[in-house]
Amino acid sequence: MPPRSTIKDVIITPVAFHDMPLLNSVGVHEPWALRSVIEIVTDKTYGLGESYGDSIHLDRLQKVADKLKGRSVYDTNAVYQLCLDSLEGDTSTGGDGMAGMVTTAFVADKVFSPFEVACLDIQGKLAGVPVSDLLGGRVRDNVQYSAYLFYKWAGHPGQPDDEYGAALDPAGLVAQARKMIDEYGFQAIKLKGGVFPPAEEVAAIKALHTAFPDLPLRIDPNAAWTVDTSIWVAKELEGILQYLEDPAGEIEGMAAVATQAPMPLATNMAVVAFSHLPPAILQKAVQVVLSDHHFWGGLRKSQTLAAICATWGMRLSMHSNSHLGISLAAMTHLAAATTNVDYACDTHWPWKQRDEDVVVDGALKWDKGGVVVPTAPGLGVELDRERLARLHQQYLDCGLRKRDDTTYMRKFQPDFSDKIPKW
Ligand SMILES: O=C([O-])[C@@H](O)[C@@H](O)[C@H](O)[C@@H](O)C(=O)[O-]
Ligand SMILES: [Mg+2]
Repeated sequence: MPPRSTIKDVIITPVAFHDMPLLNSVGVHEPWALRSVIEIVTDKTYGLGESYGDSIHLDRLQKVADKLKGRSVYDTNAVYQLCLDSLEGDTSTGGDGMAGMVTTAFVADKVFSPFEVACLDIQGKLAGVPVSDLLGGRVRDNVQYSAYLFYKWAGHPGQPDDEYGAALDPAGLVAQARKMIDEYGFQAIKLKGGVFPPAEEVAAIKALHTAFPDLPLRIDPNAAWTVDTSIWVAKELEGILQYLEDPAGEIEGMAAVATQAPMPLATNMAVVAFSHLPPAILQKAVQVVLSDHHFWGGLRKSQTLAAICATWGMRLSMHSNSHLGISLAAMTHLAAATTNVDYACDTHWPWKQRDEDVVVDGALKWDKGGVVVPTAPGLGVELDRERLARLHQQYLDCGLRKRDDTTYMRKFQPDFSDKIPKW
């Protein structure tokens, strides 16, 4: 094994960055979002990965990191096996930074993902090629993302209004969309729903359709609706929605909605691991899988997912929750090298402050609603160590150790229920 590809060290740094009070079916985002930055170090260079920052997940990452020294960055199969062995019997739930909305993804896949991304970053650097080349070569130069709208408060209670202000009705959401589209040029719109009664959210989508008649629209209530409500919404929004995301819960709920919905159903909740694919396919439950390399086991396994989707006539889009630039780079390389990414991918990117990233500015360029695929070796992003130190200090100071939208919401609305379905 060439020594330059041997792992000498693995550094996991938890970070916190400011987040806005974004509403969803289980509560509201806290003032801080947590992530972890994973650095794999070899003699010659280093590689980056990014993942969730909840303490359960950090412990799992560390467990594997301790055993990675001496392995080759080319032997990601061995790294995966290490994840399986180290986490055998780990049945604890959570740690995915998704406020309990995705609990059934496979633990080893979530832990392996940032290590695989960091290994690919190094492989690309050593070979002098971008990660998209390692994944088969880019089939597009610009990866499109959607404007990801949220109902939100004007600011966190007790703090000044943030740059986006309030969005609690159709007019507020149209203004939010306009601001985001003006800034990034997005050519598709997604609304996080499950916050207000369905008729209000239907009215919001119709208002967005009137304001942006040429842009494809989606709504995602994170399974806050019953099957009957989902079917009612689907019929109300016929001809308007590009796809309807996770209206009802579980494969069975989605399958029941799919029999009557006039548009494709998409999911990042009912199908979040390979074992969910056979029953979902058998029941014709979903037509679009929202892949996410953070819980589908990295970039290569996400491409396997893409191949399965293509085989079984399902389409592919991409899920996101709060993230930084390392993840945006990884998502962009993956989507660039995956032929059947059929829709603009999701990203939470606009919801973070511009000066709060751990990567050096300038490597990721937004253009016409997409990110220009980096062509520098590896992921094409470098660590900004001063910012990494600042965001780590924020992690130490903020006191949060897991994402908990519901408990934060109950500080302001003590009777808030996170029970789904709600309507
Ligand atoms: O950040 C949020 O509130 C989202 O609801 C996120 O947690 C979801 O994972 C995600 O965006 C989704 O599409 O379900
Ligand atoms: Mg979703």
